[in-house]
Amino acid sequence: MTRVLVLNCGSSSLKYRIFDGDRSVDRGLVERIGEPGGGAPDHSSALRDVLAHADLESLDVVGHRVVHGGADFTGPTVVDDEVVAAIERLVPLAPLHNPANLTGIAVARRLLPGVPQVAVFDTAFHATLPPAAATYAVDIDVARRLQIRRYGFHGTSHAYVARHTARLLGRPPEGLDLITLHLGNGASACAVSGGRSVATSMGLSPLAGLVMGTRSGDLDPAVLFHLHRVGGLPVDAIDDLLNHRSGLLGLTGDNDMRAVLRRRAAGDPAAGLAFDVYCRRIKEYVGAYLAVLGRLDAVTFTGGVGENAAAVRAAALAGLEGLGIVVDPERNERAGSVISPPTAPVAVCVVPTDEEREIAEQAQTALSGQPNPSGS
Ligand SMILES: Nc1ncnc2c1ncn2[C@@H]1O[C@H](COP(=O)(O)OP(=O)(O)O)[C@@H](O)[C@H]1O
Ligand SMILES: CC(=O)OP(=O)(O)O
Ligand SMILES: [Mg+2]
Repeated sequence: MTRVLVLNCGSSSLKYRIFDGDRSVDRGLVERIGEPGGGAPDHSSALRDVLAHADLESLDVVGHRVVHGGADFTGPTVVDDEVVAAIERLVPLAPLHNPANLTGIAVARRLLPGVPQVAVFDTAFHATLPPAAATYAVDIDVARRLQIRRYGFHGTSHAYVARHTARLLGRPPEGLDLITLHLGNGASACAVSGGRSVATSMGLSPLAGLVMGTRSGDLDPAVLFHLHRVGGLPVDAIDDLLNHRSGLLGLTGDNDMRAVLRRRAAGDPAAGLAFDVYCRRIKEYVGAYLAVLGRLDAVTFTGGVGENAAAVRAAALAGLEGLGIVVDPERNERAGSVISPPTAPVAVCVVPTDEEREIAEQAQTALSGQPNPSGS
């Protein structure tokens, strides 16, 4: 049986899981890394702490979530020095995420020298985006030189929930057109046709698209010039504002959807507006992706918000009955796996994501065919 350690080093958190075959046998989480009163001062020490408590005997492979794989990494990849160097070269494209992922790889390689390491990229699932979806309408030479294009993220999650939605519908993925909505701290939408990503809301970086916990999502790019020229903000301050102090946090002071929902229920106007902005953005993407797909079998919600916030699911899809998209209020509150009425043309689903399980599976896939140094 294969024993897999999965490390998901987020920008401010660290999650690990250990799988024995397809059984999840251990897990841990360190949150608010680097924040005052947080779980650890930095990713290295968080990782050393969790790994000191985990049972790391007889591991066959370590799977790492790597957020940005650029254009070159289109599938899970066994890590060697060259792969590490390539991930390092991609840091400018994902300054909040790739450095943490690299720390995870470096610490794991040091602590577990005999165990093969596999990088599983958030971007890989979106390698199938057609050029018309991946290309920004900017000077083509500048874009080529600076690798400016839409990459898309959360691919591991979109792939996982798309496959599980197909299972739920009892149909092969090949014939299905789906919209998957990953609503966590980061949030993104994806149009999946025949199991392949054909449109997604994040872009060059995980800042674009939906409203998130602390990220703005889509903006008129001229807002950045305005912040600089009129607001006097240097570029790093703008980066920090849009990535860390915008989204739900910027609109309400709370980045946690649970707090926003509580305050909205208590009549707080800022929370009410933030909720409306958040849900409307989702609806705009659902409409756009329905148009891109031309037909639709299911809309699937996942992530902490998507799996738990019935009010968000209801509001994001409200008024779309004419498009065949209906949320049954009772099923939505019960949060079963299908929350549309049985007769509705489009199934609306709730599928808990499991990025770590997907990473474990992909890490094993990448290893098969590779020499196995542990000999097991
Ligand atoms: N019961 C709930 N109701 C509404 N939102 C929730 C609930 N549980 C978690 N969330 C929200 O989910 C978000 C975190 O999502 P999650 O997928 O766990 O994050 P991450 O992207 O870090 O993996 C937070 O905004 C949190 O408020
Ligand atoms: C890519 C991304 O946004 O990841 P997360 O949601 O973990 O921040
Ligand atoms: Mg997430």
